[in-house]
Amino acid sequence: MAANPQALYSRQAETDASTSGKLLSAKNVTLEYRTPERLVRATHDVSFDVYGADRFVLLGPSGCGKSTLLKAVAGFIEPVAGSIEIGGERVRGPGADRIVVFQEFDQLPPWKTVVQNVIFPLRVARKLSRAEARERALHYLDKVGLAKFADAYPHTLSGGMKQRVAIARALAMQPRVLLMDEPFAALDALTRRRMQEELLRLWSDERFTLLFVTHSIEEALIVGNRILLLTPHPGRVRAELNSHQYTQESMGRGEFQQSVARIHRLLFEEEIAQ
Ligand SMILES: Nc1ncnc2c1ncn2[C@@H]1O[C@H](COP(=O)(O)OP(=O)(O)OP(=O)(O)O)[C@@H](O)[C@H]1O
Repeated sequence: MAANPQALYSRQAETDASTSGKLLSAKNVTLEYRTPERLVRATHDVSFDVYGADRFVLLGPSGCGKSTLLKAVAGFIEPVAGSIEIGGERVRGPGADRIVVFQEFDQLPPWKTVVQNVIFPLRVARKLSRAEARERALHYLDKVGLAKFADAYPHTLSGGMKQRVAIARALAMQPRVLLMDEPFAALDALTRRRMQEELLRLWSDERFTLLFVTHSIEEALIVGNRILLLTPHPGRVRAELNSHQYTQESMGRGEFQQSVARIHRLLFEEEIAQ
């Protein structure tokens, strides 16, 4: 049975001055894949609410359906039961109001320069004129520290730099929700930490709403202000908790380590004991 979130931490997010009204709502969402051989249930009866400017993390072991949930929010997969709503409107397919940053470094077309990569979706969405799109692209490239690399091609960039371009490209679209699927998982440990810091700095500047998938407990505690814990396959809600109090500096501290241990127990040990 899912632990009572209230019992873990007070539900600070609703009263946190940095968050606003409910933006995204998943209601009793069940997601399945139908392959020629079998039916795979990825998540079962999952519900959660994301508020404006939340950094909401989906955390759970490999195969618990985190990426599938993110894909459903992005509109690539339709729930077999339940519904997902953005601003009270049911999600019925992909839209420019939800942009995904993936883990893979090859998400940037290699034949376009960095700035062209950021401009391209803005032009496709017919959001801005050519000049406005360029101006906005350069603004967000500056935000991620890549202004000097605007005319470089992706193959000349490091993995971390490519992820920064992907983040700039997503933010330039000014989506209602930024979706990130293990965006730093393929980076080395030091770069990963730096990227987590940079993401939090960007969030302080821009206050976007983030839905972030990870299977790293530490990353969830640092990046998120709220965390939804999912059980192993198929993913059900195990607990929901607040983590707004943690930053990179918290990592070595006792309270942080206790939270890591508690989440680990919730994810694995208590599940086995049932
Ligand atoms: N295209 C697919 N066809 C069939 N089954 C799939 C497909 N994609 C995912 N699955 C299955 O759905 C379940 C959930 O997968 P999903 O990738 O969402 O998990 P996850 O929690 O994101 O895992 P990871 O952290 O390893 O990426 C798994 O059992 C997986 O094997």
